[in-house]
Amino acid sequence: MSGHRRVNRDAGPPAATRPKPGPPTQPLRQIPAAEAEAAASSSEPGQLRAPRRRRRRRGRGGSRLPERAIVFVGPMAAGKTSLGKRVARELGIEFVDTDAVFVRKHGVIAEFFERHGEAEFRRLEAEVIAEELAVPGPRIVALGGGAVIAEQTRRLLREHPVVLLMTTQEAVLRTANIARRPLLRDDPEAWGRILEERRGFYEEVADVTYRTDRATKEQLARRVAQWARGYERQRRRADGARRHRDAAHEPSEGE
Ligand SMILES: Nc1ncnc2c1ncn2[C@@H]1O[C@H](COP(=O)(O)OP(=O)(O)OP(=O)(O)O)[C@@H](O)[C@H]1O
Ligand SMILES: O=C(O)C1=C[C@@H](O)[C@@H](O)[C@H](O)C1
Ligand SMILES: [Mg+2]
Repeated sequence: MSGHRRVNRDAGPPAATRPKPGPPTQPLRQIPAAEAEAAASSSEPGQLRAPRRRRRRRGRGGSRLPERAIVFVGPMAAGKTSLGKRVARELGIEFVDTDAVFVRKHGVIAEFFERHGEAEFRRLEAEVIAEELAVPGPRIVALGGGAVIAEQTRRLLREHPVVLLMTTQEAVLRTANIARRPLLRDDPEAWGRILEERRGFYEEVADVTYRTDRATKEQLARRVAQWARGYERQRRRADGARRHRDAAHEPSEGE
């Protein structure tokens, strides 16, 4: 939901209006350094008051989670599933992987590709995603790497906070299980080409981008969880500012 494109954590959560406008206005930036992490979790005796103050602010609803899915998108093997699970655990909410839902409903993806082809896979994948995004309440939903190809899915994502995970081909070839990924099995180097074909779609739907090759899963999980906690507050602020701007520009009587 929101009218923001890719945003860096350091810059704070994005402004929010809907629908999300076209291309991104900010370059992909690196996730912030680990020191902030350490500072945020510091629990030295003299600092006991700060967490208490923070809890009270949360109690007033300052960090309510969105009442809809927070969606992870990104290229193959960027870490959507593994990081999505961790963030869900961190936030104490449900995690759903639409690839896994697809497998439960239609069988193993690699075999499905061979038997029915990619077009049929995309059709059913979009169907599975639409069903999952329609479920209300805060959840983390990780999509398959190519899900953003479907226009229907991109349209639905306008109504959701969307986290884009990015990485490099080198990192993927080092860490990912290529055999499980039909589009990479015979040609692992295809990763970069496929990313370039889809880059515009990822950027169109994303509210924030994290690099998964530059930080540990633990650091990233905390960062993304923190972003998710602040999302609603930022969105309300951005909406308020937009309404204020719009009112200021309304012609007064007689104009
Ligand atoms: N910082 C990191 N964050 C997330 N995953 C990482 C990180 N570093 C390495 N990995 C590894 O990257 C691999 C790919 O992760 P995962 O399967 O979650 O990707 P995916 O984006 O869900 O892929 P797909 O598009 O195929 O569903 C895993 O082996 C994971 O452990
Ligand atoms: O990037 C892709 O096109 C894919 C990624 C995986 O998550 C699966 O959805 C499937 O292997 C296709
Ligand atoms: Mg996955």
